[in-house]
Amino acid sequence: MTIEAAGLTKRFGPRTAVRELSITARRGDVVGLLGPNGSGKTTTIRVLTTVLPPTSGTFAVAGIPSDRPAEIRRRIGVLPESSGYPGQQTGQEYLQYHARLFGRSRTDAVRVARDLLAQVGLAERASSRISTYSRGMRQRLGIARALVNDPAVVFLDEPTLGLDPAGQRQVLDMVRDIAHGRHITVVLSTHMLPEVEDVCTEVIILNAGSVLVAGPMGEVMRGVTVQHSGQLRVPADQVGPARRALADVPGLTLDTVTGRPELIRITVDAGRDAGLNTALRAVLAADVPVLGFEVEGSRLSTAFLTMTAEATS
Ligand SMILES: Nc1ncnc2c1ncn2[C@@H]1O[C@H](COP(=O)(O)OP(=O)(O)OP(=O)(O)O)[C@@H](O)[C@H]1O
Repeated sequence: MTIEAAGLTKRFGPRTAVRELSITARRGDVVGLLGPNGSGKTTTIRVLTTVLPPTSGTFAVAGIPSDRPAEIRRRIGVLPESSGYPGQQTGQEYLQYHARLFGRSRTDAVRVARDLLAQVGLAERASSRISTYSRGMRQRLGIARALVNDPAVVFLDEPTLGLDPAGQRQVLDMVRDIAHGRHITVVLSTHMLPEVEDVCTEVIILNAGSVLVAGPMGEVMRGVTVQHSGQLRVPADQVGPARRALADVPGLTLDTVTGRPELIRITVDAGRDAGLNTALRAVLAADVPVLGFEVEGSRLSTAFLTMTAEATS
């Protein structure tokens, strides 16, 4: 076990930011800490990285109990939510400096910095000033910095925030490589769900400080009622026939999309076996030409929205 936490609670005065959180993780796991703004993700990371003491509960990271925080810090890497970078330094200098802070020799620090820059895809920009790096490159540099001490557990607070889709993909692919290649645990917080669905092996969904659901990604997905929806585009004069065909399929709810008369929004009612494929087949069987069909959201984001909405209603 690289993380073991039981009943972690953190209060700020009258406000409970995290309530009775329990986590276990092993090497190679990518733990997704998911939740909307203010749900307690950053607070959880701050507690587990020994920056904030918990109000109650116990935890151990890298096998070290929480009453030895200095030792825990030596065995973890952290990418904080918003970290600043010295723009005038190069990527190589920056990582060398941090490797030296962790006690590496000068030669060792040069090698570690060079290897890490290659791992995060920045080898070609090693000698460029950080001020010339894009946001995505800075995030990757920050992840490299979190690895300089060869940690057992890495905590990444919102690593994909503010990145374009390509940048998000690069960071998430890297996260997977790091967890598997280095055989370490990665804890990743985010409120942007679809892209972590295939990266995380474990998931903890937080809402207003409480754990809504936690466990292996597959189990969490199986345990939630998933509602599918999609948008069908047909020629404007075929909307009527398409709707009539869909009306014959049980368990579907049909809606219009404001300002787009050629679109039909189809929602498969929760708990129904008939999926969007059945809906699409019914339209095709009625000889209605399908110009487009877009599935909305991902399974996890739909499940997440359903659960957080239920919890707050
Ligand atoms: N130092 C603090 N003092 C008082 N309240 C705090 C403090 N830090 C966090 N909180 C409160 O605790 C709750 C959880 O905050 P936290 O930053 O952990 O959420 P989050 O899920 O990381 O949100 P975001 O996605 O916006 O970063 C919020 O209500 C926040 O206002």
